[in-house]
Amino acid sequence: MRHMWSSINVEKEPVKVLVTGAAGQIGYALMPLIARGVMLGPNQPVTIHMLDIEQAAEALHGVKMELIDGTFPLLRGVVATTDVVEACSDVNIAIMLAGIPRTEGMERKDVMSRNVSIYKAQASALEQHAADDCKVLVVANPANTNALILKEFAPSIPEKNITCLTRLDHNRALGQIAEKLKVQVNDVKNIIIWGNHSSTQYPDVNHATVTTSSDERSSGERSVRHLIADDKWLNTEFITTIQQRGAAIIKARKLSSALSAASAACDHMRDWVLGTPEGTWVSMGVCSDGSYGIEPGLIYSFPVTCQNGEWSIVQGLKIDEFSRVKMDATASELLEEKSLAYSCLG
Ligand SMILES: NC(=O)C1=CN([C@@H]2O[C@H](COP(=O)(O)OP(=O)(O)OC[C@H]3O[C@@H](n4cnc5c(N)ncnc54)[C@H](O)[C@@H]3O)[C@@H](O)[C@H]2O)C=CC1
Ligand SMILES: O=C([O-])CC(=O)C(=O)O
Repeated sequence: MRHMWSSINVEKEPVKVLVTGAAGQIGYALMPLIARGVMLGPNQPVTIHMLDIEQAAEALHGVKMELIDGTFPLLRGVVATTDVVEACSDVNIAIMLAGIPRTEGMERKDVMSRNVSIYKAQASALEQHAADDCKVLVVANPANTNALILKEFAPSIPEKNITCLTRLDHNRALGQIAEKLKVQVNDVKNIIIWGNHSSTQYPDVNHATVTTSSDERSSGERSVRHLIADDKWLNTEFITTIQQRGAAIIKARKLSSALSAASAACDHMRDWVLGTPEGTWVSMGVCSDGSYGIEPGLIYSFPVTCQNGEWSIVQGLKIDEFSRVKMDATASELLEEKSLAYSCLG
């Protein structure tokens, strides 16, 4: 199998991108971003494979018509199908949105029984029909556990190629810090989301910095905790705001977040494929190798850097007692979700 990422042709071969659940609301926000090169870069042609279920086939066809009408120069083809084999064939990237979203008053794991079986079924289709180096991003909730099930039922897909989305939580945390400090969001970096994409996740600012404008005496990066100078806010309200942001959006919109989720999915894939900027890390749900004492094999959100199409967990960060307790609590929830998932699968 050819390796798409090392291509140096001026006219690159199109990358095949699968989007499952493509007729849904995240799909509708995501597709134009992919077609415009926001996900894979402004010089990378793409072919989009859209998968949905029979009941959504007509809506899916409507999205295909809109993509054609969008006259996107990088878009070299659109497949709209309800056939999982056709959808998965030779894809280099798989963005998994398929599933039902939660509604007001539910936790994300409450959609487990409906969604986890999709990930078991689609694991084998991906394993058998996707390109060998296919990179998979699971977005549908419960995202970490769906990714875990996909990994366990597709044992020939390398573990390092299966990830889940916690970049939305990461971006939310950057946004809250930027608002609090009244700085550009671009100037804030190295926040960490540890653990589950759920209300037990731990948004950690202990290593986060803000790039301050230089003056005669100071320039460079300053600690977020130091600049905010309000540990009480950082250790309580900030954390719960990020943990509950998805629920707050459902309450306000009566629908779960879509434009920010689509944007975060692009950020996740772009950084994975094209690399993270020097000195910057991002949060990704990846298979634990035991780093920071997290049970190996769990899909857990860690700080990562990416280079040459591979992510690596940032090592050696100092973890204080407050963080340790929160990191372990979200790991425990993931272990519970894993056994719940297996009981749902029978
Ligand atoms: N990880 C994250 O940060 C976020 C995750 N989500 C989750 O993403 C998922 C998608 O959200 P929305 O687009 O708002 O939902 P939606 O309901 O608008 O779209 C989901 C689509 O999946 C399709 N679908 C269902 N079963 C399928 C199957 N077996 N094969 C193919 N397609 C199938 C449905 O027909 C529908 O078109 C939800 O589970 C939601 O909770 C949402 C926001 C953020
Ligand atoms: O909260 C939800 O159910 C949707 C989601 O995952 C998010 O917005 O983070």
